[in-house]
Amino acid sequence: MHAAIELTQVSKRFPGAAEPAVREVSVAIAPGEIVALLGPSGCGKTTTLRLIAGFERPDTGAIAIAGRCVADGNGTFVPPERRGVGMVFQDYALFPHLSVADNIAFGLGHLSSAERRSRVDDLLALTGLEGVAHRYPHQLSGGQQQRVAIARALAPRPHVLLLDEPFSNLDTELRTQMRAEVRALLKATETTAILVTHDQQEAMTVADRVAVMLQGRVEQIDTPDVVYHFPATRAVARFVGQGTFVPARVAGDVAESDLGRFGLENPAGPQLVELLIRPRDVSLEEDSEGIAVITSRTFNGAEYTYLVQLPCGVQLLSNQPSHVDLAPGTRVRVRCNRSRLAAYDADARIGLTAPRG
Ligand SMILES: Nc1ncnc2c1ncn2[C@@H]1O[C@H](COP(=O)(O)OP(=O)(O)OP(=O)(O)O)[C@@H](O)[C@H]1O
Repeated sequence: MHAAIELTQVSKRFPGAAEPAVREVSVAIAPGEIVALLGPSGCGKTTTLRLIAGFERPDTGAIAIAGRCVADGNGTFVPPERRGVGMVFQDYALFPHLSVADNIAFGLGHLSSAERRSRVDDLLALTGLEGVAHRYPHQLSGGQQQRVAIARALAPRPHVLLLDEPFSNLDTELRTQMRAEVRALLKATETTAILVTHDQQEAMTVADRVAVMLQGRVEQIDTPDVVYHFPATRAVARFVGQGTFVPARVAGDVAESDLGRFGLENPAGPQLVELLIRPRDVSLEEDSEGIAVITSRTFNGAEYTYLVQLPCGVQLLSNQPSHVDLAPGTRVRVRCNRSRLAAYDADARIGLTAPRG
């Protein structure tokens, strides 16, 4: 089966810019899959989305949608309206003078009026908007406006749906609810979708796979849990989530650190590696013989965030449930979830084998 969307070595540099906005991006997205493009401001997420939509042309590389080449560096270019792509923008871009039903019907001019009415009814039902079909956008809540934008984009049955920061105009509570709702809707309609966001939690809760973009490149594309626990590079590890890098000295095929001894898959590697550990994967236990000392404690409402001084000089970040109440100055034993440790040489992740005592 064809990928629903396939980018092959796509690059784009804007005229006059010193650096390309998008560099050699290759990604294949399966039919029905939701992928988030996650990265800091300016990393090239929106440009990638605009290249897929047909608002920008790639300098080199190729883009295929549903198996058809829509753009390449040799002059092939299918305009946006003929790509079978639906867009949902940050501000929803609803037509203020059209009712909800007419907004949804907007892209259905090619259908008979009976077919159009039936399709609009289906989408009103799917998005739970039946009760507000005759209202105008200014008479809707933020969540309802977003549903109209999605219903309108889905109405012509696009091959793919592109969503650019679609939750950023909603308040925190509604945003959490709409993320779950939009994911359920995309899954129920088996829609292939790409979501652009700079918000890690959003990427991880909505998408099947997360593509982390940094400086125009896709540094890693994988499931949310792999991206979180096993970032492919240090740069991804720094961008995604909180965590601590703990140095480990390599002796033969073993790396020794304040978190314990670990076997190395490739013992011919560097002399010094670093272990990445996430705050939830550390547990602390009061122990007068422990090697670490609590330096600070902050209560965030659900749990404590501790900073713990290790002998190697590193301050380890640790999140603990609120019943683990340790005062600064307490000597502790540190245990980590060894199956969730990632190790890095100068930049890339290296393999660990079984723990060594
Ligand atoms: N039309 C344009 N002309 C020139 N440079 C542009 C244009 N659009 C984007 N850029 C530049 O390309 C780079 C990538 O921008 P892009 O908008 O794709 O990033 P982004 O990751 O979506 O960021 P944000 O989250 O801030 O929207 C930036 O350096 C930006 O300034």
